[in-house]
Amino acid sequence: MCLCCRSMMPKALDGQIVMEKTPRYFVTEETPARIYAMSRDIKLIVVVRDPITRAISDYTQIISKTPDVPSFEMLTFKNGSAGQIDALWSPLWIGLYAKHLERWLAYFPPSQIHFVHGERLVSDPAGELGRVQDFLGLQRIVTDKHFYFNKTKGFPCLKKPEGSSKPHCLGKTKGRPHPKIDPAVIQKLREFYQPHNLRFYQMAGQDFGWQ
Ligand SMILES: Nc1ncnc2c1ncn2[C@@H]1O[C@H](COP(=O)(O)OS(=O)(=O)O)[C@@H](OP(=O)(O)O)[C@H]1O
Repeated sequence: MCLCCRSMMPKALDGQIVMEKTPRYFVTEETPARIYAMSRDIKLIVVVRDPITRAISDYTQIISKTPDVPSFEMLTFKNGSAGQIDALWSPLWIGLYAKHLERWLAYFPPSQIHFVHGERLVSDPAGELGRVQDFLGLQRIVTDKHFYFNKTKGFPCLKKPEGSSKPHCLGKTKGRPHPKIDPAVIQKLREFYQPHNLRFYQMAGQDFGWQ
């Protein structure tokens, strides 16, 4: 979706809200200015999860397309060994949420940005969606009764999506098993992200609990 082209958005009736979603928006340098030029009172929703799980999730996606890439452990470090963390490796760089949020806060007040807690979205989808509906000024229509926990998938699914009588889970590429990562590397990443996470909690006014 081209942000410069508001005309590409679907038309809305009174009382309807148009939404658009692209994961790269949050981390793309020029996006805040472009969105601001399109609408300065837009409401922004960002789903965030522990940056380490997020990076492993990203890596899972990479290996599903290019199985020959080096290991997560190799790519985490600049020279491929346990030295300096390669913060410019995209899966790690995207998780520097405070850095990205800083650019958004130069354009939008915190009241216009809502963070969805990625881990809670899985453990309590109705609670998280309740907060999203409040943020959007909507009645709380989506509640607990819309979800069930699908044991096979290991994730919540919709009991009855709109216009269908059958339950619906997200597709096969959402909620894939992650490769096992060396705990020592995870620990290095914990230390690496800790100050960034704390800064992010301060900026977002919310402790996400990724210790
Ligand atoms: N209900 C439900 N079902 C399946 N998956 C769920 C759900 N809620 C959250 N998640 C988590 O969403 C992760 C995939 O989202 P993406 O990051 O790929 O989304 S996006 O398309 O890039 O916006 C996906 O990451 P992976 O586990 O790495 O596949 C899930 O952990």
